[in-house]
Amino acid sequence: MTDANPLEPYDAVLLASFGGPEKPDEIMPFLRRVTAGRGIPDERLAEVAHHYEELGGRSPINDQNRALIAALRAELDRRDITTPILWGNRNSEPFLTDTLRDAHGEGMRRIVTVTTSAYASYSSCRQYREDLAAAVNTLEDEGLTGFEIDKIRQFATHPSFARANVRLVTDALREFAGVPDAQVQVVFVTHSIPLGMDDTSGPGDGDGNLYWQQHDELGAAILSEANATLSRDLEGALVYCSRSGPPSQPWLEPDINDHLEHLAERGVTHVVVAPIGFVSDHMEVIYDLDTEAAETAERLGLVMRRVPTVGTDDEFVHGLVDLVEERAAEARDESPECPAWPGEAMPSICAPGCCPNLRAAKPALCGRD
Ligand SMILES: CC1=C(CCC(=O)O)c2cc3nc(cc4[nH]c(cc5[nH]c(cc1n2)c(C)c5CCC(=O)O)c(CCC(=O)O)c4C)C(CCC(=O)O)=C3C
Ligand SMILES: [Fe+2]
Repeated sequence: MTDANPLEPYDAVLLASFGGPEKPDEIMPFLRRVTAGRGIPDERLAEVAHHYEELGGRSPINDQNRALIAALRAELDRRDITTPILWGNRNSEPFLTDTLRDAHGEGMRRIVTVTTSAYASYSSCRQYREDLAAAVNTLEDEGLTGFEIDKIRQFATHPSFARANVRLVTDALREFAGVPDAQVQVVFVTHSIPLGMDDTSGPGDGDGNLYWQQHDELGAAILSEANATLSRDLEGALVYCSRSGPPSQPWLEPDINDHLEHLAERGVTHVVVAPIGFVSDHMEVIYDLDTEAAETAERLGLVMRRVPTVGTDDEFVHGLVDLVEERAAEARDESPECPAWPGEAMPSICAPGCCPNLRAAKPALCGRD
């Protein structure tokens, strides 16, 4: 007899993502959903709406997720795994609730979730868990009960994500082979978050700042591997993009544009910008980096190369499927190896109070609270 379901006990894999508008008239409803109750000033909303308008009202993120699903499907097929892949977003169609309603109709109950978000923090982890809980609650109210939803561990410290980023950054640096070390800088970029959110990121019993720490460790690991491969002695720094929120609220700094100014003053002429905080070239990347930061670099006379995000890179996709298999083994009470580099493996079941919601306590799945 062949093993009918190597992902036992799961009936389906769910790709859960942020979502984005696909037409101009979806922009404002999307932005209102994202910022509901988050205290984002109207001027900032108008500005972000304008970024989407400039790019035709269509965010690339949904198409990127369609491509990721196709790549995950191909890798599952290669491993003779026939388990279906579902897709649901937090902030745009297809919404998580609708996807799970359909799944229930198909008889699916046990689901393993892959989010398109790698790191610890409320925005990148617990908020997904809360939205899954809200979807399941809505469906319970409709009489659709019996879901058991799990999630793979956050993959910022999974070797495949790290290795894929090492390779992409190393390849970009080859283009600056003839430029003296002191004139080249690697700029690792991620989404800024409020300092309070970073301070409380990670397991409740830890020191916090795990969002910052995971990025900092990955950037350092990438730099040392790239330097070793290329026999160079290049420097780099972790900086931020996409700051939002009221000016009175402190967020992680420096902003990439300020950092580029500082580098130009120091005599740097070539920068490699590596958006390690993101998994696809969505709006934060194509607007905040390829449009805004690229303009800043040009004004300063800096030559800038933007490194691709992992996207549908084979090594990254294989790693996600490894993580799904790892989670299934855990669910079967086996003790799979949980490889981690750099740093430690995150638990696939979050600790109570991990990456707390600082505004309101809400139910969240995939954790012990
Ligand atoms: C950590 C993090 C990630 C990475 C993890 C993950 O991927 O989840 C991320 C991803 C994304 N963020 C996105 C879009 C937006 N984020 C906003 C606002 C905010 N993001 C925050 C954090 C993060 N965001 C925070 C703390 C806020 C302030 C409001 C709040 O406290 O929640 C706003 C409101 C307007 C603004 O102020 O910018 C928009 C439109 C898109 C879609 C892009 C596309 O359409 O291609 C993606 C992938
Ligand atoms: Fe965001």
